[in-house]
Amino acid sequence: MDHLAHVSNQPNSQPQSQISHLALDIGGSLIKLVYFCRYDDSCRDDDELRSQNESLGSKSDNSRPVLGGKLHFAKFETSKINDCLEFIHSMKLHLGGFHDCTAPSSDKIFIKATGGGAYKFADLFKEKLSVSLDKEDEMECLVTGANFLLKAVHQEAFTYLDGQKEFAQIDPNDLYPYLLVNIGSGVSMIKVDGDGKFERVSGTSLGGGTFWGLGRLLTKCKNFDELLELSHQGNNRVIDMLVGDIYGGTDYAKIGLSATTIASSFGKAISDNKELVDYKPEDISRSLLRMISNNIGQISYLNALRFGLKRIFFAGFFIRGHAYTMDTISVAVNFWSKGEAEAMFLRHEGFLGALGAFMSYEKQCLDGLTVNKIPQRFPISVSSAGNKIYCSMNGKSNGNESIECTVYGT
Ligand SMILES: Nc1ncnc2c1ncn2[C@@H]1O[C@H](COP(=O)(O)OP(=O)(O)O)[C@@H](O)[C@H]1O
Ligand SMILES: CC(C)(COP(=O)(O)O)[C@@H](O)C(=O)NCCC(=O)O
Repeated sequence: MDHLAHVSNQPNSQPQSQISHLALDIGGSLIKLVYFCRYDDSCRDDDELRSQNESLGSKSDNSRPVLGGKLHFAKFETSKINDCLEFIHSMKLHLGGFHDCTAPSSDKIFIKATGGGAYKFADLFKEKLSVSLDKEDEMECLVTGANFLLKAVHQEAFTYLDGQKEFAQIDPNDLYPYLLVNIGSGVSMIKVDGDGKFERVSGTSLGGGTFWGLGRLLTKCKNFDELLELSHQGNNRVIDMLVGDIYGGTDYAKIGLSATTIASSFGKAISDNKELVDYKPEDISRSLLRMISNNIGQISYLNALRFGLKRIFFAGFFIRGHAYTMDTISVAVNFWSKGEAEAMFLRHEGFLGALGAFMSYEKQCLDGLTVNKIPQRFPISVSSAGNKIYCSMNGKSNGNESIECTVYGT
Protein backbone atom coordinates (compact mmCIF):
# COMPACT_ATOMS: atom_id res chain seq x y z
CA MET A 1 0.00 0.00 0.00
CA ASP A 2 1.48 3.32 -1.05
CA HIS A 3 0.89 5.50 1.96
CA LEU A 4 2.85 7.60 4.39
CA ALA A 5 1.86 5.84 7.56
CA HIS A 6 4.50 5.87 10.25
CA VAL A 7 3.19 3.71 13.00
CA SER A 8 5.38 2.35 15.68
CA ASN A 9 5.00 -0.90 17.55
CA GLN A 10 3.62 -2.90 14.64
CA PRO A 11 -0.01 -2.19 15.45
CA ASN A 12 -1.08 -4.67 12.79
CA SER A 13 -0.11 -7.36 15.24
CA GLN A 14 -2.31 -5.86 17.96
CA PRO A 15 -5.70 -7.39 18.54
CA GLN A 16 -8.36 -4.87 17.57
CA SER A 17 -9.76 -4.61 21.09
CA GLN A 18 -6.55 -2.81 22.12
CA ILE A 19 -6.97 -0.03 19.56
CA SER A 20 -9.42 2.74 20.20
CA HIS A 21 -10.35 6.33 19.66
CA LEU A 22 -9.31 7.29 16.20
CA ALA A 23 -9.23 11.01 15.42
CA LEU A 24 -8.59 12.58 12.02
CA ASP A 25 -7.37 15.87 10.63
CA ILE A 26 -8.17 15.96 6.93
CA GLY A 27 -6.26 18.88 5.44
CA GLY A 28 -5.75 20.31 1.98
CA SER A 29 -2.60 18.22 1.45
CA LEU A 30 -2.44 15.49 4.09
CA ILE A 31 -4.70 13.37 6.26
CA LYS A 32 -3.38 12.93 9.79
CA LEU A 33 -4.51 10.11 12.09
CA VAL A 34 -4.09 9.72 15.84
CA TYR A 35 -5.29 6.65 17.71
CA PHE A 36 -4.80 5.10 21.12
CA CYS A 37 -3.46 1.59 21.45
CA ARG A 38 -3.43 0.14 24.91
CA TYR A 39 -0.93 -2.26 26.39
CA ASP A 40 -1.92 -5.86 26.90
CA ASP A 41 -1.73 -5.75 30.67
CA SER A 42 -2.56 -2.12 31.17
CA CYS A 43 -6.18 -2.33 32.16
CA ARG A 44 -6.19 -2.25 35.93
CA ASP A 45 -7.54 -0.34 38.85
CA ASP A 46 -4.56 1.78 39.81
CA ASP A 47 -5.12 3.39 43.20
CA GLU A 48 -1.63 4.85 43.35
CA LEU A 49 -2.05 6.72 40.08
CA ARG A 50 -5.50 7.80 41.05
CA SER A 51 -4.39 9.35 44.31
CA GLN A 52 -1.37 11.02 42.65
CA ASN A 53 -3.76 12.34 40.08
CA GLU A 54 -6.03 13.78 42.71
CA SER A 55 -3.12 15.38 44.51
CA LEU A 56 -2.48 17.28 41.27
CA GLY A 57 -5.97 18.66 41.44
CA SER A 58 -7.60 16.40 38.89
CA LYS A 59 -10.94 14.80 39.50
CA SER A 60 -10.73 11.05 39.04
CA ASP A 61 -13.41 8.52 38.45
CA ASN A 62 -12.99 5.58 40.77
CA SER A 63 -15.35 3.42 38.79
CA ARG A 64 -13.02 3.38 35.80
CA PRO A 65 -9.81 1.43 35.27
CA VAL A 66 -6.61 3.20 34.31
CA LEU A 67 -5.36 2.21 30.87
CA GLY A 68 -1.76 2.53 29.81
CA GLY A 69 -0.86 2.61 26.16
CA LYS A 70 0.40 4.69 23.29
CA LEU A 71 -0.92 7.33 20.99
CA HIS A 72 0.02 6.37 17.43
CA PHE A 73 0.36 8.67 14.45
CA ALA A 74 -0.02 8.13 10.74
CA LYS A 75 -0.41 10.31 7.67
CA PHE A 76 -1.58 9.95 4.07
CA GLU A 77 -1.77 12.29 1.12
CA THR A 78 -5.30 13.66 0.89
CA SER A 79 -5.29 12.86 -2.83
CA LYS A 80 -4.83 9.20 -1.83
CA ILE A 81 -7.75 9.12 0.57
CA ASN A 82 -8.68 5.62 -0.56
CA ASP A 83 -5.39 4.30 0.83
CA CYS A 84 -6.26 5.97 4.11
CA LEU A 85 -9.73 4.40 4.16
CA GLU A 86 -8.20 1.03 3.40
CA PHE A 87 -5.70 1.46 6.24
CA ILE A 88 -8.42 2.42 8.71
CA HIS A 89 -10.52 -0.53 7.58
CA SER A 90 -7.71 -3.08 7.70
CA MET A 91 -6.75 -1.95 11.21
CA LYS A 92 -10.43 -1.72 12.24
CA LEU A 93 -9.66 1.76 13.49
CA HIS A 94 -13.09 2.99 12.48
CA LEU A 95 -14.57 0.97 15.33
CA GLY A 96 -12.65 3.22 17.70
CA GLY A 97 -15.15 6.03 17.74
CA PHE A 98 -18.08 6.66 20.02
CA HIS A 99 -21.77 5.97 20.03
CA ASP A 100 -24.07 8.88 20.63
CA CYS A 101 -25.74 7.57 23.75
CA THR A 102 -28.11 10.54 23.90
CA ALA A 103 -29.71 9.48 20.62
CA PRO A 104 -32.68 7.07 20.75
CA SER A 105 -30.94 4.59 18.49
CA SER A 106 -27.27 4.59 19.38
CA ASP A 107 -25.91 2.21 16.78
CA LYS A 108 -24.15 4.93 14.80
CA ILE A 109 -20.40 5.22 15.23
CA PHE A 110 -18.91 8.72 15.24
CA ILE A 111 -15.26 9.50 14.61
CA LYS A 112 -13.81 12.82 15.70
CA ALA A 113 -12.54 14.73 12.69
CA THR A 114 -11.28 18.19 11.91
CA GLY A 115 -9.93 20.08 8.87
CA GLY A 116 -11.79 20.93 5.69
CA GLY A 117 -11.90 17.29 4.63
CA ALA A 118 -14.15 16.47 7.59
CA TYR A 119 -16.83 18.29 5.59
CA LYS A 120 -15.67 17.40 2.09
CA PHE A 121 -15.30 13.66 2.67
CA ALA A 122 -18.05 13.04 5.24
CA ASP A 123 -20.17 11.12 2.73
CA LEU A 124 -17.23 9.02 1.58
CA PHE A 125 -16.52 7.90 5.17
CA LYS A 126 -20.16 7.02 5.60
CA GLU A 127 -20.25 5.08 2.35
CA LYS A 128 -16.95 3.19 2.76
CA LEU A 129 -16.69 2.71 6.53
CA SER A 130 -20.24 3.32 7.75
CA VAL A 131 -19.07 5.93 10.23
CA SER A 132 -20.15 9.53 10.72
CA LEU A 133 -17.56 12.23 11.18
CA ASP A 134 -18.14 14.33 14.28
CA LYS A 135 -16.67 17.64 13.17
CA GLU A 136 -14.49 19.75 15.44
CA ASP A 137 -13.31 23.25 14.59
CA GLU A 138 -9.87 23.26 12.96
CA MET A 139 -8.43 26.29 14.81
CA GLU A 140 -9.72 25.02 18.14
CA CYS A 141 -8.13 21.62 17.52
CA LEU A 142 -4.80 23.19 16.54
CA VAL A 143 -4.73 25.18 19.77
CA THR A 144 -5.81 22.22 21.93
CA GLY A 145 -3.15 20.05 20.28
CA ALA A 146 -0.45 22.70 20.72
CA ASN A 147 -1.31 23.33 24.38
CA PHE A 148 -1.35 19.62 25.07
CA LEU A 149 2.04 19.02 23.44
CA LEU A 150 3.63 22.05 25.05
CA LYS A 151 2.36 21.28 28.52
CA ALA A 152 2.46 17.51 28.59
CA VAL A 153 5.19 16.20 26.36
CA HIS A 154 8.77 16.33 27.46
CA GLN A 155 11.19 17.83 24.91
CA GLU A 156 8.45 18.75 22.47
CA ALA A 157 9.51 22.32 21.65
CA PHE A 158 12.93 23.33 20.42
CA THR A 159 14.79 26.20 18.83
CA TYR A 160 16.87 25.74 15.71
CA LEU A 161 19.52 28.24 14.68
CA ASP A 162 22.80 27.81 12.80
CA GLY A 163 22.35 24.06 12.75
CA GLN A 164 21.96 23.93 16.54
CA LYS A 165 18.86 22.30 17.95
CA GLU A 166 18.08 23.12 21.55
CA PHE A 167 15.13 21.80 23.49
CA ALA A 168 13.17 24.50 25.27
CA GLN A 169 12.11 24.24 28.89
CA ILE A 170 8.47 25.19 28.79
CA ASP A 171 6.95 26.20 32.10
CA PRO A 172 3.27 25.28 31.77
CA ASN A 173 2.44 28.11 34.17
CA ASP A 174 4.21 30.61 31.96
CA LEU A 175 3.17 29.48 28.51
CA TYR A 176 0.72 32.19 27.45
CA PRO A 177 0.43 34.26 25.43
CA TYR A 178 2.14 32.89 22.35
CA LEU A 179 1.72 32.96 18.60
CA LEU A 180 0.98 29.65 16.90
CA VAL A 181 1.85 29.59 13.21
CA ASN A 182 0.49 26.53 11.47
CA ILE A 183 2.08 26.03 8.07
CA GLY A 184 -0.07 23.53 6.23
CA SER A 185 -1.29 24.01 2.67
CA GLY A 186 -1.96 27.61 3.70
CA VAL A 187 -0.86 29.38 6.85
CA SER A 188 -2.85 30.33 9.94
CA MET A 189 -1.52 32.58 12.68
CA ILE A 190 -3.24 32.22 16.02
CA LYS A 191 -2.71 34.23 19.18
CA VAL A 192 -3.13 31.81 22.06
CA ASP A 193 -4.01 33.16 25.51
CA GLY A 194 -4.98 29.99 27.35
CA ASP A 195 -6.84 26.68 27.09
CA GLY A 196 -9.56 27.35 24.55
CA LYS A 197 -8.68 31.05 24.54
CA PHE A 198 -7.39 32.12 21.18
CA GLU A 199 -7.89 34.35 18.15
CA ARG A 200 -6.84 33.70 14.56
CA VAL A 201 -5.10 37.01 13.92
CA SER A 202 -3.73 36.47 10.43
CA GLY A 203 -2.91 34.06 7.67
CA THR A 204 -1.34 33.80 4.27
CA SER A 205 -2.06 31.72 1.23
CA LEU A 206 1.67 31.44 0.54
CA GLY A 207 2.26 28.24 2.46
CA GLY A 208 3.27 24.61 2.17
CA GLY A 209 0.93 24.06 -0.77
CA THR A 210 2.61 26.93 -2.60
CA PHE A 211 6.07 25.47 -2.07
CA TRP A 212 5.04 21.99 -3.13
CA GLY A 213 2.75 23.18 -5.98
CA LEU A 214 5.19 25.62 -7.57
CA GLY A 215 8.10 23.27 -6.88
CA ARG A 216 6.35 20.41 -8.64
CA LEU A 217 5.66 22.54 -11.70
CA LEU A 218 9.13 24.04 -11.87
CA THR A 219 11.26 20.98 -11.09
CA LYS A 220 9.11 18.00 -12.16
CA CYS A 221 9.74 16.40 -8.75
CA LYS A 222 7.40 13.53 -8.08
CA ASN A 223 7.06 13.89 -4.34
CA PHE A 224 7.47 16.44 -1.58
CA ASP A 225 10.46 14.83 0.08
CA GLU A 226 12.32 14.68 -3.21
CA LEU A 227 11.79 18.43 -3.65
CA LEU A 228 12.97 19.06 -0.10
CA GLU A 229 15.98 16.81 -0.64
CA LEU A 230 16.91 18.74 -3.79
CA SER A 231 17.04 22.00 -1.86
CA HIS A 232 19.97 20.59 0.17
CA GLN A 233 22.24 20.69 -2.83
CA GLY A 234 20.97 23.95 -4.29
CA ASN A 235 22.28 27.51 -4.29
CA ASN A 236 19.59 30.18 -4.14
CA ARG A 237 21.97 32.90 -5.28
CA VAL A 238 21.80 31.52 -8.80
CA ILE A 239 18.18 32.69 -9.07
CA ASP A 240 17.60 35.18 -6.28
CA MET A 241 18.62 38.78 -6.90
CA LEU A 242 20.77 39.93 -4.00
CA VAL A 243 21.31 43.46 -2.72
CA GLY A 244 24.89 43.10 -3.98
CA ASP A 245 23.64 42.24 -7.49
CA ILE A 246 21.88 45.59 -7.54
CA TYR A 247 24.49 47.62 -5.67
CA GLY A 248 27.57 46.43 -7.58
CA GLY A 249 28.70 43.96 -4.93
CA THR A 250 28.46 46.30 -1.95
CA ASP A 251 26.15 46.49 1.05
CA TYR A 252 23.40 49.07 1.28
CA ALA A 253 24.65 49.84 4.76
CA LYS A 254 22.60 52.99 5.30
CA ILE A 255 19.39 50.97 5.58
CA GLY A 256 21.05 47.93 7.14
CA LEU A 257 21.10 45.63 4.13
CA SER A 258 24.17 43.51 3.49
CA ALA A 259 25.25 42.62 -0.03
CA THR A 260 24.14 39.02 0.55
CA THR A 261 20.58 39.88 1.59
CA ILE A 262 17.98 38.71 -0.92
CA ALA A 263 16.61 41.82 -2.58
CA SER A 264 14.20 39.97 -4.85
CA SER A 265 13.35 36.27 -4.71
CA PHE A 266 13.70 34.73 -8.20
CA GLY A 267 14.68 38.23 -9.40
CA LYS A 268 17.72 37.05 -11.38
CA ALA A 269 15.49 35.09 -13.72
CA ILE A 270 14.31 38.33 -15.33
CA SER A 271 17.74 39.36 -16.50
CA ASP A 272 19.64 36.15 -17.06
CA ASN A 273 18.22 35.49 -20.49
CA LYS A 274 17.77 31.88 -19.48
CA GLU A 275 14.89 29.45 -19.83
CA LEU A 276 13.55 27.21 -17.10
CA VAL A 277 15.64 24.28 -18.36
CA ASP A 278 18.80 26.33 -17.87
CA TYR A 279 18.27 26.39 -14.10
CA LYS A 280 19.10 23.43 -11.92
CA PRO A 281 16.09 22.00 -10.05
CA GLU A 282 18.26 22.07 -6.92
CA ASP A 283 18.66 25.86 -7.16
CA ILE A 284 14.98 26.39 -7.90
CA SER A 285 13.98 24.30 -4.92
CA ARG A 286 16.38 26.18 -2.66
CA SER A 287 15.11 29.62 -3.77
CA LEU A 288 11.51 28.56 -3.43
CA LEU A 289 12.01 27.13 0.03
CA ARG A 290 13.83 30.23 1.14
CA MET A 291 11.19 32.54 -0.34
CA ILE A 292 8.26 30.82 1.36
CA SER A 293 10.04 30.30 4.70
CA ASN A 294 11.32 33.88 4.81
CA ASN A 295 7.95 35.31 4.02
CA ILE A 296 6.20 33.26 6.70
CA GLY A 297 8.90 34.16 9.23
CA GLN A 298 8.47 37.84 8.44
CA ILE A 299 4.66 37.89 8.58
CA SER A 300 4.78 35.89 11.80
CA TYR A 301 7.14 38.33 13.39
CA LEU A 302 4.93 41.28 12.34
CA ASN A 303 1.96 39.62 13.99
CA ALA A 304 3.96 38.85 17.11
CA LEU A 305 4.94 42.52 17.20
CA ARG A 306 1.30 43.56 16.77
CA PHE A 307 0.37 41.80 19.98
CA GLY A 308 3.65 42.04 21.88
CA LEU A 309 4.29 38.27 21.74
CA LYS A 310 7.81 37.02 22.34
CA ARG A 311 7.36 33.35 21.55
CA ILE A 312 6.31 32.01 18.18
CA PHE A 313 5.68 28.29 17.76
CA PHE A 314 5.79 27.03 14.19
CA ALA A 315 3.93 23.85 13.29
CA GLY A 316 2.43 22.10 10.25
CA PHE A 317 3.90 19.53 7.91
CA PHE A 318 5.55 22.09 5.65
CA ILE A 319 8.37 22.21 8.21
CA ARG A 320 9.02 18.48 8.15
CA GLY A 321 11.81 18.90 10.71
CA HIS A 322 13.86 20.21 7.80
CA ALA A 323 17.03 22.01 8.88
CA TYR A 324 17.13 24.66 6.15
CA THR A 325 13.44 25.50 6.53
CA MET A 326 13.74 25.92 10.30
CA ASP A 327 16.95 27.85 9.98
CA THR A 328 15.43 30.25 7.45
CA ILE A 329 12.36 30.86 9.61
CA SER A 330 14.50 31.36 12.71
CA VAL A 331 16.82 33.78 10.94
CA ALA A 332 13.86 35.76 9.59
CA VAL A 333 12.27 36.06 13.06
CA ASN A 334 15.60 36.91 14.62
CA PHE A 335 16.50 39.43 11.92
CA TRP A 336 13.20 41.29 11.89
CA SER A 337 12.77 41.31 15.66
CA LYS A 338 16.40 42.29 16.22
CA GLY A 339 16.69 39.28 18.51
CA GLU A 340 13.59 40.15 20.58
CA ALA A 341 11.36 37.29 19.42
CA GLU A 342 12.17 33.59 19.19
CA ALA A 343 11.04 30.94 16.71
CA MET A 344 10.32 27.53 18.16
CA PHE A 345 9.35 24.27 16.53
CA LEU A 346 7.43 21.21 17.65
CA ARG A 347 8.40 17.57 17.27
CA HIS A 348 4.84 16.54 16.45
CA GLU A 349 4.57 19.53 14.14
CA GLY A 350 1.93 18.12 11.79
CA PHE A 351 -0.34 16.39 14.30
CA LEU A 352 -1.68 19.32 16.33
CA GLY A 353 -5.12 19.29 14.72
CA ALA A 354 -5.50 15.51 14.94
CA LEU A 355 -4.40 15.55 18.59
CA GLY A 356 -6.89 18.32 19.30
CA ALA A 357 -9.64 16.24 17.70
CA PHE A 358 -8.51 13.25 19.77
CA MET A 359 -8.71 15.31 22.98
CA SER A 360 -12.24 16.34 22.09
CA TYR A 361 -13.45 12.78 22.79
CA GLU A 362 -13.41 13.98 26.36
CA LYS A 363 -16.48 16.10 25.67
CA GLN A 364 -18.52 13.11 24.64
CA CYS A 365 -20.65 10.68 26.45
CA LEU A 366 -18.26 7.82 25.81
CA ASP A 367 -18.68 4.12 26.08
CA GLY A 368 -14.97 3.68 25.56
CA LEU A 369 -12.03 5.70 26.81
CA THR A 370 -11.83 9.15 28.20
CA VAL A 371 -8.65 11.05 28.74
CA ASN A 372 -7.69 12.34 32.11
CA LYS A 373 -4.80 13.80 34.04
CA ILE A 374 -2.30 11.27 35.27
CA PRO A 375 1.04 12.18 36.80
CA GLN A 376 4.41 10.77 35.87
CA ARG A 377 4.57 7.06 35.41
CA PHE A 378 6.59 6.22 32.34
CA PRO A 379 10.34 6.55 31.88
CA ILE A 380 10.54 10.13 30.63
CA SER A 381 9.24 12.82 32.89
CA VAL A 382 6.32 15.16 32.46
CA SER A 383 6.28 18.17 34.71
CA SER A 384 2.89 19.71 34.11
CA ALA A 385 0.05 19.18 36.50
CA GLY A 386 -2.51 20.66 34.16
CA ASN A 387 -2.65 17.99 31.51
CA LYS A 388 -5.49 15.89 30.34
CA ILE A 389 -3.35 12.92 29.34
CA TYR A 390 -0.29 11.82 31.15
CA CYS A 391 2.34 10.96 28.59
CA SER A 392 5.95 10.58 27.68
CA MET A 393 7.90 10.29 24.48
CA ASN A 394 9.72 7.33 23.11
CA GLY A 395 11.60 6.57 19.93
CA LYS A 396 13.67 8.89 17.81
CA SER A 397 12.81 12.48 17.19
CA ASN A 398 11.15 12.24 13.81
CA GLY A 399 7.81 13.71 14.76
CA ASN A 400 5.91 10.50 14.13
CA GLU A 401 6.93 8.62 17.22
CA SER A 402 4.23 7.33 19.47
CA ILE A 403 3.43 8.97 22.78
CA GLU A 404 3.03 6.82 25.84
CA CYS A 405 -0.02 7.84 27.76
CA THR A 406 -2.51 6.77 30.33
CA VAL A 407 -6.22 7.32 30.16
CA TYR A 408 -9.30 6.30 32.07
CA GLY A 409 -11.43 3.72 30.37
CA THR A 410 -14.43 1.58 30.88
N1 LIG B 1 4.42 13.69 1.83
C1 LIG B 1 3.93 14.90 1.63
N2 LIG B 1 3.08 15.14 0.61
C2 LIG B 1 2.58 16.36 0.40
N3 LIG B 1 2.92 17.44 1.13
C3 LIG B 1 3.78 17.28 2.14
C4 LIG B 1 4.31 16.00 2.46
N4 LIG B 1 5.10 16.14 3.53
C5 LIG B 1 5.07 17.43 3.87
N5 LIG B 1 4.28 18.14 3.03
C6 LIG B 1 4.08 19.60 3.15
O1 LIG B 1 3.14 19.77 4.17
C7 LIG B 1 2.06 20.58 3.71
C8 LIG B 1 0.79 20.12 4.37
O2 LIG B 1 0.92 20.28 5.75
P1 LIG B 1 -0.25 19.93 6.74
O3 LIG B 1 0.12 20.49 8.06
O4 LIG B 1 -0.54 18.48 6.68
O5 LIG B 1 -1.44 20.78 6.12
P2 LIG B 1 -2.88 20.42 5.55
O6 LIG B 1 -3.70 20.29 6.79
O7 LIG B 1 -3.24 21.60 4.74
O8 LIG B 1 -2.80 19.15 4.77
C9 LIG B 1 2.06 20.42 2.22
O9 LIG B 1 1.46 21.51 1.57
C10 LIG B 1 3.54 20.30 1.92
O10 LIG B 1 4.14 21.56 1.88
C1 LIG C 1 -8.04 27.62 5.04
C2 LIG C 1 -7.00 27.02 5.97
C3 LIG C 1 -7.36 27.35 7.40
C4 LIG C 1 -7.07 25.48 5.79
O1 LIG C 1 -6.06 24.83 6.59
P1 LIG C 1 -4.93 23.86 5.93
O2 LIG C 1 -5.64 22.70 5.28
O3 LIG C 1 -4.13 24.64 4.94
O4 LIG C 1 -4.08 23.40 7.09
C5 LIG C 1 -5.57 27.51 5.63
O5 LIG C 1 -5.21 27.06 4.38
C6 LIG C 1 -5.36 29.01 5.71
O6 LIG C 1 -5.40 29.58 6.77
N1 LIG C 1 -5.08 29.66 4.56
C7 LIG C 1 -4.70 31.05 4.49
C8 LIG C 1 -5.89 31.89 4.13
C9 LIG C 1 -5.61 33.38 4.38
O7 LIG C 1 -5.62 33.79 5.56
O8 LIG C 1 -5.30 34.09 3.44
